[in-house]
Amino acid sequence: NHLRIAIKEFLISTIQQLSFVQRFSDRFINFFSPYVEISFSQYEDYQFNHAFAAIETYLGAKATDKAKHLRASQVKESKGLVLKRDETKVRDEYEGGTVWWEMETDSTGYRTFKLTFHRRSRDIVTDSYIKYVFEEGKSIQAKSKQMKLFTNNPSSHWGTSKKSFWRYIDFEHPASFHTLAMDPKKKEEILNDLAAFSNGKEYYKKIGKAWKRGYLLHGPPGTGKSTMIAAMANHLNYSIYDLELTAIRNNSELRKLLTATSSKSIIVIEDIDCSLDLTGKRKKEKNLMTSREDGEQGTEEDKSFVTLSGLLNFIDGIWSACGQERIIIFTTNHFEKLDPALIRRGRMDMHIELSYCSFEAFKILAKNYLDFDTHPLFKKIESLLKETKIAPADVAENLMKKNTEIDADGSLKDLIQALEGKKKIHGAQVDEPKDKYTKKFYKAFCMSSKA
Ligand SMILES: Nc1ncnc2c1ncn2[C@@H]1O[C@H](COP(=O)(O)OP(=O)(O)OP(=O)(O)O)[C@@H](O)[C@H]1O
Ligand SMILES: [Mg+2]
Repeated sequence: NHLRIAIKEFLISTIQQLSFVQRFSDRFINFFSPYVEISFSQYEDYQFNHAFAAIETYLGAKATDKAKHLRASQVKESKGLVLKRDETKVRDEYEGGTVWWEMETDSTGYRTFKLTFHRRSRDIVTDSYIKYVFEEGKSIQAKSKQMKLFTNNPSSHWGTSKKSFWRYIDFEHPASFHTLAMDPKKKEEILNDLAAFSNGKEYYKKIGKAWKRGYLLHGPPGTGKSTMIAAMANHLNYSIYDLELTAIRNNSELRKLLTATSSKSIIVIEDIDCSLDLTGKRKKEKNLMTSREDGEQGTEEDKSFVTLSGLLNFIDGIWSACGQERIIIFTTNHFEKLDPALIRRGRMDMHIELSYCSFEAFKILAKNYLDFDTHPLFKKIESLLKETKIAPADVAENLMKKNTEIDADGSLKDLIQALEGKKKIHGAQVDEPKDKYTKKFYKAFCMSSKA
């Protein structure tokens, strides 16, 4: 027995020594290895790492003519085929030095780029090569114009199986200012405002203000608020962050989400009146829903929610620290119910009212849907529109073709009938606001059919 124990101990100590030698030699080799390695992972503290995306674009686009393995894809159906190099190891040269990029995928599917280079190139790589790669990647991204639509994950999911703050799909929406039905003068004003903002880098620097702009879109359902946001994103080529306030629990989570947005983006909070009540606290029933989403009982602390002042403080202050070029848009169906603090000028730079369909707006819709500049029935429609409140969405529905053939006369007659019906029943009828969850469902449906 003693012998057996002695042998066992001897074996264990030998194994320990061997592994020590192994570890030591690894360190020894690493210490003397002339190569340096830097990793860039896809997610960093649950935030999408924009550096990763820039590197991916840069490497994907680099010298496809020399690569032997190519991957073909068509990101947008409207665009041509894109060829990318499909190699996990890429060699690159910069100012006489050579570097190697390698992509690794871990068991959960998350990827990391490893950059290896010789010690003597260290200064060149860290001082200028990496910056060069980021900038190249970003400029290629800007040219390829792939916009994204981000939605926040519920905060209770953050960190579980590497879920990040935001998930995204490619944003492809046909809306444009050209097809948006509204008063042409107002449209012009908005376009000028956007142009002044997006070219205003020097100006904002000069006056010492954060480079951001806030718009409050208000009006009844179906008047084009969401459509206008899509049109703005298309016009400026910005990505959209659709912030769902009911999925977050407090101001610090809000801050995390907002600081994780990238520049050149539009941050949207839809139906601000549904997310925050007049005192700035979240509506009770909504709060119960969120705190129980993860099966837990909401604690008292959870009930501190997102407050109006948290939201406004962020817009006012912290913003300046986290970067550049952001637009924030609030939408509401009930302008009159909003807290005056929220809508004070300076907080929201511009209030845009989208209202019921005017004749001017109708003409734009008629042009879009029927390709008509004028028609004998326009006179009658003009007078009916003056007496009836109808949302552009309802007008559009009547003008949409019902068969494969466009039947312009039939569509216009349908519209007249709808207008007369509204007039007869309610005089000037006002649509009931749609329920928020129906809206969200509709949105999710549109997104999934597009994705
Ligand atoms: N001003 C408009 N110009 C062109 N199309 C419009 C306009 N307003 C509404 N539409 C059409 O109606 C549909 C619904 O409009 P949209 O979702 O933009 O309304 P909304 O103002 O955001 O409504 P809600 O308050 O319910 O969110 C759009 O898909 C679009 O086709
Ligand atoms: Mg909307």
